[in-house]
Parts: sequence; C-alpha cells; structure tokens
Amino acid sequence: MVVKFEDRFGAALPKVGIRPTIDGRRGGVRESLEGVTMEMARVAARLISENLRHPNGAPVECVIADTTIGGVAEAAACAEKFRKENVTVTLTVTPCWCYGAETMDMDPHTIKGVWGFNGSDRPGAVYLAAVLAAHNQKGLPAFGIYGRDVQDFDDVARIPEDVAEKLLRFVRAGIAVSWMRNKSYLSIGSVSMGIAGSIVDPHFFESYLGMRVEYVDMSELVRRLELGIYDHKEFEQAYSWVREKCKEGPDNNPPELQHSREKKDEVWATSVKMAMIVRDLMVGNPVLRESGWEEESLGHHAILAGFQGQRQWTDYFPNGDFLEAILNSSFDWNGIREPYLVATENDSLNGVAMLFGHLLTGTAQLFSDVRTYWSPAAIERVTGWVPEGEAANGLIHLINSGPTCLDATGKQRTNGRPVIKPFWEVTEDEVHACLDATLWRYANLGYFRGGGYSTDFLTEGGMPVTMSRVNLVKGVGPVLQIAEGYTVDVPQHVHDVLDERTDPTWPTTWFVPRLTGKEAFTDVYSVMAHWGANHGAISYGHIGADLITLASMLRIPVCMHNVPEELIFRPTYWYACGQDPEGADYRACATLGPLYGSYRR
Ligand SMILES: C[C@H](O)[C@@H](O)[C@@H](O)C(=O)CO
Ligand SMILES: [Mn+2]
Repeated sequence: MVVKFEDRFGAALPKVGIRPTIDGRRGGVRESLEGVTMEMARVAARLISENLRHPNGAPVECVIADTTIGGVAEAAACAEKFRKENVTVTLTVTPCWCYGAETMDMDPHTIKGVWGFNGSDRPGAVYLAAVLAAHNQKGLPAFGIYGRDVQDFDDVARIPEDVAEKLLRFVRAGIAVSWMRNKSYLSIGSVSMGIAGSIVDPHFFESYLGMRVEYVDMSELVRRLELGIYDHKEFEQAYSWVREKCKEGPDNNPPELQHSREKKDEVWATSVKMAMIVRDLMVGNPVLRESGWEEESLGHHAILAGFQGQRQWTDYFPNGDFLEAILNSSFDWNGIREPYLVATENDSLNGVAMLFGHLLTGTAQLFSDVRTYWSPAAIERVTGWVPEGEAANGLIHLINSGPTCLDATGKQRTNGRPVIKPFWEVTEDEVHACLDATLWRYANLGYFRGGGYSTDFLTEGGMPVTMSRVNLVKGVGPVLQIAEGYTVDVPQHVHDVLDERTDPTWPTTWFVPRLTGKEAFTDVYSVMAHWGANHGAISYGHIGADLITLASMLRIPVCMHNVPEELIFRPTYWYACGQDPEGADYRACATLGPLYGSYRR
C-alpha cells in the first residue's frame, strides 16, 4: 500500500500535538525537569505513531511543541505551531507541577487530553487534577490520563499498559472526530419508504459532526448514464472484472417474471456504471475533466453517502445493491483500497454509525436490517434444532439486500480465525476468498421491479463484532446505541430453513449480543426490542469503548450499551454530572451542547 499523508481530497491529514508542560521557575526547578518532560512527549508520540493509523492507512503523525510550556507565552507559541501543522488533537504531558490555566490548551476546537505522570518525586498527577479543574470550569472538556501504579522518575520512557490504552483510545477517537470535520454527507435521492434515518437532517450533521449535507437528485444518475459521464476505459475494465469475479446464483423469481439474459447483462452494465457514478459523485474523478466534464470531476467532498433507491429508482432501474456492496468493500476492480461508505435506503443515521466504525478501525462495515429475533423455542419449532452454545439464548437475523461489504463473508484470516481486517492488511487471496463466498442473486422483482443484483452470503461465525446506530429523538437529540457480540454459526440445515422464510437472495449474519442480564441486555430478545430503528451498522471487533469515547467528544449520549464499565473513558467533566454514568452522560452532553454549536430538536 502506498502511504498517503493526505485524504482523498488532497487535504493534509490531521495530526496530534504534544504539549510538554513544565514548572516555569527558572534557576533550578525548570532546568531539572526539561529533559524528563520532553522525554514524556517523545515516548507519547512514539506510542501513538507506532500503534495508530488513519482510516486511509497512514500512520498518525505527532507534532511536539518546540519548547516545554511553562506559561502562556509558550502555550501561545505552541498553539501557533499546531495551527500551521493541522493539529486537531492535543495531548498535554507532564511529570511535574505546572500552572493549570496558564499552560492549558485553550483552543475551543481541539480535542484535549492530559497525561499526568504518576510519580512520587514530582506532582504530575496533581497538576493533572488542577488543569482538569480549569478545563471543567471553562467548559473545555478534557480527558485525564493517569497511571494506576506509581512509577519512578527515571522510568518515564516506559508507558504503563493502562496509560497506553487510554492514550490510544483518546487519540483514536480524536482522529475520527477530525476526519469528519468539514467533509460531506452526500444524500443521493430523498426519503426511502418513509425511513426516518433517511430524512437527512443537516442540523445534526453540522452541529454534531461538523459536516455539511449535500443533496443530489437520483435523476443525476440518469443524466450521467445517458450522456456517458464516467470513465469509459475504467468501465470496460470494471465490467470484465465483475463478469469474471462475481458469480451469479440462481434467479428466485417465478419463471414467467424472470428477465431475459440480454436484459440481465444490461442490468450488470448499468449496475457497474452506477457504482462508478456514485463514487465519482462522492469524491470526484480527474478523468472526467479530460473529457470536458469539469464540474462533475470535482465531486461532493463526501466521506459518506446514502442512496435512496427504493422506491422511485428501484421501481424502474436496477437497484443499488451492487454499488453499495462493492463501494462498501475493501476492494473492487482497481484492487484493494479504502472502502467508500454508502448507506442503503439513504439511512444517514446508520451511515453515521458505519462512518464511526470505519474511522475507528479502517475496516469495511456491515449494514443490515435488524430483522428478526429468533427465540430458542421458535428455532426449535421450525427447524427441530435445539439451539446450543452461542445460539442458546436465541439469535438476531441481520439481513438486508445490498449494502453490506463483501468483507463480511468472514473469509479473511488471522491465525486461522475469521476476521475483517483493516483494508491495508487485506491480501489478494482474501479478496478472492470473499468473492468466492458470494453469489450475486437477481433481485426479487416483487420488491425491485427494475431488477439488480444482490449479494448472497452467510457470514462466518465466531467473529467479535459491535452493532451500533445513531437515532434522532425529538427533545433529546441524537443518541447512540451499541451492542457488542459475536457472529454465530448454526447448522447448515437450520440456516437454510430460517433463511428461506425471508429473502434467501440476501446476505445473512447471525448475531448474538453479549448479555449482561440487565435492562436492554437482559436477553437477546430485549436487545432487539430496544433497537431504535430498522437498521444496524456492524463493525468487526469489540469497539464499543472507542465508540463511547468518540460519542463523548461529539456530545452524543449513549442510550444503550454492554461495554464493561472499566473500559469507559470520557472527559472528567462527566464526573461532575453525577455518579450514575448514563445519567451523567446525558447531563454532560446536554450541558456542553454539540461540538459545533447549537442544535435544538
Ligand atoms: C425490499 C424491502 O423493501 C427492504 O428493503 C426492506 O425490508 C428494508 O430493508 C427496510 O429497511
Ligand atoms: Mn433496510
């Protein structure tokens, strides 16, 4: 992979700024601390750059202030340097006492953390308390990082595990916040079948994510298809790749309704063009400029898009399944590359959850209807199988036409186990394994009169995954829900019976959330019952703690989660809002308000 230190739009990547603060007293104190303070900055920078990557695969770069910061003049010089270097996340580090409000990062737009060294010789940790009090008093929330065990002063180069975990969680989420800022959500079409998430709300995107919403009518696809506004050479290559690699499965439509081979070939061609056009709409394409389509070559600066599809488009044209599936995957005819995120049915709020998952991990995302809760009794009744093991408490059937990435087949491997890798770790063999595990099934013509090709696969069991989603709730605003769990294997005949009862031409993921025995996580049924809408976004791995940290940065309260309490990491402002973490989350988010200004629902 070629590492690029710019995003798809040619903008410099956000950086982490490290601020080594120090006791400003010259004539002994400051001098004795210079070396160790700068050393903390260097080890923090190394930890971050060696462990974290941007969602485009580039290592996260850090910038260290030119001098230690003993007071406001040096704080201002550091802020100026950071401004020039595109620093969006700042980490203040210190082993000693410093002067809180005189050294703190006062920029209202940076995401802030402070690491106070827990040593007994000098009071780094008490500075941490002092400066966090200043942050809270001023309404500039900051994450406090403080090791559990006292370390020796000459041991600053060793970052304890608990500190490293917090540092990395803070930066990972801070970088995700930075990637969204000033990008667009591209709404292609309007509201799909009355789905609330596709009533795209620009105020939510602007206030909470710092994003703009761009709206394009679906007729723009017709114009580009008919006038040939796409790269014709790329189309030839893409079309032959698709016909070679995308295996067609059986057509489930009644024989008298089935489309002719000729029509199906045309649908394939249109589907491939739709994928290219939607990608070009999102991010532009310099090739279009060469053929005179200057305006079209620029795209809409979109980091996330939604395609309405149903119904006006799909009642007449091929559905969006191919474009959504392939753009959301880690590869296409151009090879392995970062996924382009596209939400089906223009469900922007599920799209946002996909965006969070991708920005935190670099992986492709699943998008599904949270369709059916299968209780153990119901499974036994219809299949004769008594669910056992992971499935013992029942299953949630995740299924939807189109949008799920092909990575969700679970055919990538680490130590022989099924995984979904960040795209930069995916191999050519794994691309082929994902394609091999996928059948392309002709769309159900009852639902999709214009035809199209949906993916049909069964996700391998045994993968840790996190399902999440954002909902907009009048009077409350946005809320995030999170359910960590696993994909599950069931015996083939059981899958077949359950799958046949719905649409077997779509991809299935059998999901079981991790239960806590309480509230929404009392049992599998209650998780499904608490889900806030028809869709969920599913990311590989247990990323609930990262999502919670990210949500706190954006001031989106988490209304439901099963993340172990010890992993929850939010700014200390939250502790001032009460001892019940969930209530405190709501109070903190409501009081601070969204990151980018006011919002009222
Ligand atoms: C074909 C149907 O309209 C599906 O698209 C529908 O079940 C959904 O996916 C609803 O989110
Ligand atoms: Mn759906």
